[in-house]
Amino acid sequence: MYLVTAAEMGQLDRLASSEYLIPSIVLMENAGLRVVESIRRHFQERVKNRRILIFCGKGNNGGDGLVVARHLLNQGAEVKVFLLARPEDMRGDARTNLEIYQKMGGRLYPILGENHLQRADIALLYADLVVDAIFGTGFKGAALGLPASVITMINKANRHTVAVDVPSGLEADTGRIFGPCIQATWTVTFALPKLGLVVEPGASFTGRLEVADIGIPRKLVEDQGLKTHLLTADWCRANLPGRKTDAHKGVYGHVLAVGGSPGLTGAITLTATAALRAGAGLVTAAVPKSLHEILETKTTEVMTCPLPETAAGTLSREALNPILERLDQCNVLALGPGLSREPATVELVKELLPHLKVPAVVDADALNALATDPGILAGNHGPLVLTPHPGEMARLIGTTAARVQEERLETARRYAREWRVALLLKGARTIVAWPDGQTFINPTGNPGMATAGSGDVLTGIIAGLIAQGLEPGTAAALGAYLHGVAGDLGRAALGQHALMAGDLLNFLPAAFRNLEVDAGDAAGLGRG
Ligand SMILES: NC(=O)C1=CN([C@@H]2O[C@H](COP(=O)(O)OP(=O)(O)OC[C@H]3O[C@@H](n4cnc5c(N)ncnc54)[C@H](O)[C@@H]3O)[C@@H](O)[C@H]2O)[C@@H](O)CC1
Ligand SMILES: [K+]
Repeated sequence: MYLVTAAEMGQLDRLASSEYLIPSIVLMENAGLRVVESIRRHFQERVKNRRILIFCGKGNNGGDGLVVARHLLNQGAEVKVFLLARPEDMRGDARTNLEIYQKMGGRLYPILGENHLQRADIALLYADLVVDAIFGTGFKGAALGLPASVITMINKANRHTVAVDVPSGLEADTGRIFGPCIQATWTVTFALPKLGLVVEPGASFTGRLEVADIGIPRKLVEDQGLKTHLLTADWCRANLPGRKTDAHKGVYGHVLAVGGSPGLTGAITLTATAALRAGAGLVTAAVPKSLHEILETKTTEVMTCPLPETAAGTLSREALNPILERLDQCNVLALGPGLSREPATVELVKELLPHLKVPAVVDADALNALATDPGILAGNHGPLVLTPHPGEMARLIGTTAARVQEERLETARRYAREWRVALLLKGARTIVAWPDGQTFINPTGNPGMATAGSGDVLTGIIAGLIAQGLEPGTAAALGAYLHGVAGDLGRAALGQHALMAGDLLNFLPAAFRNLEVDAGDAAGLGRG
């Protein structure tokens, strides 16, 4: 599903009117009606006599609020509109909708000074629902003064609150919040979700997100060349690698997982096992030779391979040729989990990356090795997925993790384009950017997954998906989604405190199961 900025949405609204001749007041009417329908669902269709307070700003978001007010009034709700503007300052469609509401005898209370707040504050005590139509996509910066007081007062009242299009106080483009912001129970956003609603911190203020069709022509949307997407179950289902009835393990690829060092054998074990769970036909874990025996006892289905090591027991430069030879029988490399930052091992990574003929997932200490000489990617290289967390991303581009977090989308997008890689930036709402500029935001996952080894599992899932023939960028996006679903199922069963990376492996089957079209059923088995 496409995600849009405020400017992109504004453009769609304008073109719907200018090119497709849909009057803007019709779009506003549709928007208001969709919110009314959502409110009716909230009250199990019984809105009569419900006390509903509608806070309207002076822009078009306020206009939507006035459409909501009119219809709810017609349906017998006890409606009060609090207007954060003088009626004569309203313009265009919002002004028209204000006048209609006034002609219908609707109750209207302008809030023009702090002395007008008390009436609203008392009404809030008895409200069944608050409708937030103060600011929409036209909002920038921080709410100050009277709007700030109103937003704070509404949040303090702690009533069920539906935000119209965007919670007021939130920047639709970035999800950033610089002042008070409505804490919505749910948000009804119009046409397409705005970026700021799905990335943090905005997502936490948005509550449950409903996307409402207001009649923007689908062709108009398709013609815009939008490049940012929200990952959905439908997209993931469509991209899940297929499995044939007559398949054998050779069909589903062979992952070589390279990593491990003393004290870090768990990382590579998690990666290798996750690759199998993700459906790879064969997985070989290649580790420093003194760890080989330990790995043999830790794993069952995973094959193992001992490699030359340094005095510190990490992979040495002599491992280069054995790795390349092994890769002749494999179709993807997972590189980095538990690798260590031993200088000779760093050199190994730097020599290996330009020599690869198969796709690779580059993670953890392999990313740190890359950060010592980012120019390695300047020449020709095979398809790569890089999976940094914000700290690793910062090292790759020579900045701080805080700066990366401030501009997550742009950072990921720029790096992917510049170095021609699929870049997966971890963190709440993982971002996957493709070299062609297409960018995906993952809505699954939870803070319980911030635990040792969680990233190693993700690397394995992505490698396992590439092994089955997916494009690296597609595998990264699908992998992020599945990893998050496994985490969400794990949290539901175990709670987010106790969740460990090993648990993710156990919930991956259910995560995949959610996406699978039942093969038996599709073949018509068991049907009369
Ligand atoms: N054709 C359209 O354009 C449609 C627009 N719709 C609604 O219109 C909204 C966008 O309307 P507008 O562009 O009029 O803008 P908004 O209604 O979002 O409000 C912006 C108003 O707040 C002011 N403002 C911005 N930042 C502020 C700040 N930090 N502190 C105080 N005031 C600030 C602006 O000057 C402007 O007056 C959408 O979110 C949606 O709800 C819908 O009715 C659908 C159709
Ligand atoms: K709003």
